Parts: sequence; structure tokens; C-alpha cells
Amino acid sequence: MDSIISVKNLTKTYKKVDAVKGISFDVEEGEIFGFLGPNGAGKSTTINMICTMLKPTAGEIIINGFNANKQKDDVRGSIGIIFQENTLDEKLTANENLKLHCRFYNVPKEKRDPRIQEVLEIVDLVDEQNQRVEEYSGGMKRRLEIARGLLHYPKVLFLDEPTVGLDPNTRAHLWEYILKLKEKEGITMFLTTHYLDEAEISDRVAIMDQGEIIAIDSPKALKDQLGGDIIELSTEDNQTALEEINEKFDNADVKVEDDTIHLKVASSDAFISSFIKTLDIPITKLNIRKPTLNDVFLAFTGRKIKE
Ligand SMILES: Nc1ncnc2c1ncn2[C@@H]1O[C@H](COP(=O)(O)OP(=O)(O)OP(=O)(O)O)[C@@H](O)[C@H]1O
Repeated sequence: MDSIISVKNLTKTYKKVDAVKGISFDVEEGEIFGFLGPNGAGKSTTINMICTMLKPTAGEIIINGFNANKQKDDVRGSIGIIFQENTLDEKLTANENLKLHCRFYNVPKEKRDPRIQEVLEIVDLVDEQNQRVEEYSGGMKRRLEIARGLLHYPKVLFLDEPTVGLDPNTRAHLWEYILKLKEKEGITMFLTTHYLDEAEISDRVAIMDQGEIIAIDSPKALKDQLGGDIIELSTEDNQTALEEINEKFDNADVKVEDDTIHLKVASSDAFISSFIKTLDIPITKLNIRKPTLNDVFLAFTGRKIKE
């Protein structure tokens, strides 16, 4: 597949903060590309530079064949953006909001009405299109913003924390629309999130921390890198248990995080019974599971992503 976005050595330095530290990556056409990282990792700064809303300190961005530093209008015309905060006109109806945007983006007059109905259909708001946006729920507003972002047939849709502030049910529904969109319009999607389950939906994920990309691959490949199972346990004294594990199990891959000891093993089946028998300190809680993206983050940074 071809790259639709190519980023090289992208850097952003605010007065005192190195927000983005020379990152490079490509996004393939048609994929859902997720940017996962904790608050302050530099996700919004990166997306804002790619969307031409923020000037990079250094580096190059090519998107849809255009240079984001030199061909801003071309870039803007070929992308759709869903911001973190609501930018709809609340006093207008959904339909009026969409009409306004069509004029803004020079969608040809004869295409406007059919395209408006088409995007309203994608997000299931055809019947509510003549209501004022102020009467909409949070989830409906987000869906309308997605519809608006699609009006001018963008090649890439940027979603910056698209479900932040929504309840879990609404979040799940919104994801159905986003996936439908990928299927129906074949659009490339670039999203930022600090929700692990949202990152899992992506075809590929870049994990970002403190201005750097620390890992980039499909969610499955990232988790497979860790291999095996994760044993989580609590004991009456985790520090003593940690020392005991290190002493009795050579090269144990073990970390203490919050009140829990995390132990990575190739296969828990072969390991668990001898582990329990060998450990002197009483275990108060035990759980065995497969690695998650949080474990990937933990493995690279020694910390967890707080959702
Ligand atoms: N306008 C600004 N001036 C100075 N520092 C800034 C500015 N915008 C962001 N930063 C800093 O740059 C770093 C990266 O911020 P950014 O908003 O890109 O992170 P993020 O990963 O998107 O986090 P969040 O999920 O909270 O939006 C942070 O340390 C932040 O405080």
C-alpha cells in the first residue's frame, strides 16, 4: 500500500517544552491509524501540525502529496478534522450547519443537498436534521461533527480524542459509525486517543510518550512482541515478594505497579504451579491474562497509561 501521510523528523518546541521530538512515521492509504499516549504525550501537537494548524519547529510533512508547510490550502481541502471541542453552531439546525460548511469548503452547489443527506445517513441523523444543535445530546453532536468533517470528500479524516467526555455506551455507538465509514467511504483515519480499547480498533498504532514514538505496529504485533502471559499478584508484602521472585527465578521479567506485581512468562500453564509452591510469602490475589496495549506501554516506559 502507498503512504498517504509521510512525516519526517517532526519537531515542536514551545518556549520551555519539547512537545514533539523529531518523530518520523508513515500512514498507509485506507488504514485506521491510532496515536495512543497519556495526557501531554504530544498527540494533539502532532495532529495539529499535520493538519497545518500549527507550525512545526522543524521537520517535513507530506499529506495527500502536498507539503503541509508550503501548500496549506491544498492540504486543508483534502482533509477533514474532528476537534476535541465542539465547534458546531448550536443555534443552527444540523442541516444548516452542514450547508454552511459546504459553502466554506466550496462543495459544488449541485452536490450539496445530496451529499448532506448522504453524510447524515452515515451517522444516522436524517430524521433529526431540522432540529437545532442545542437540542442534541453529546453523542449526536459528535456524530454531526463527523458528518460535517466528511462533506467535502476528504481523503483523510483526523479525529482528536473523538469520544472524550462521552459515556461508554455512546462511545461504543460512535465507533460503529466510524467503522462503517471506513467500509463505506474507504477513507484513511488518523485518530488520537488515550483509551486503550479505541487504540485496539486501529489497524496500526503509534504509541507516544514524552514527545517520542516508542513503538509502532498493529495492536496484535505490539502485544505479540511481549509474548506469553502476564501473571498479576498481590502479596502481604510486595517488596519482599519481589526480592524473593528475583532470587528464586533467574531473569524474571517482573515489575511492581501500584499494589500489584506483574510477572511476564512465556506460558503460565507450565509455570504457575511451581511458582505458587516455590514462593514463601502468602499470595493474597492472583490473576493470569494475555498482554494488552497498556502492558506494551508499561514494558517500554515502566509506567501505565492512566485512562
Ligand atoms: N501552546 C502551548 N504552549 C506551551 N506548551 C504547550 C502548548 N500546547 C501544548 N503544550 C505542551 O506540550 C506537551 C504536549 O501537549 P499535547 O497537547 O500535544 O499532548 P497530548 O498528548 O495531546 O495530550 P492530551 O491528551 O492531554 O491532549 C505538553 O507538555 C503540553 O503542556
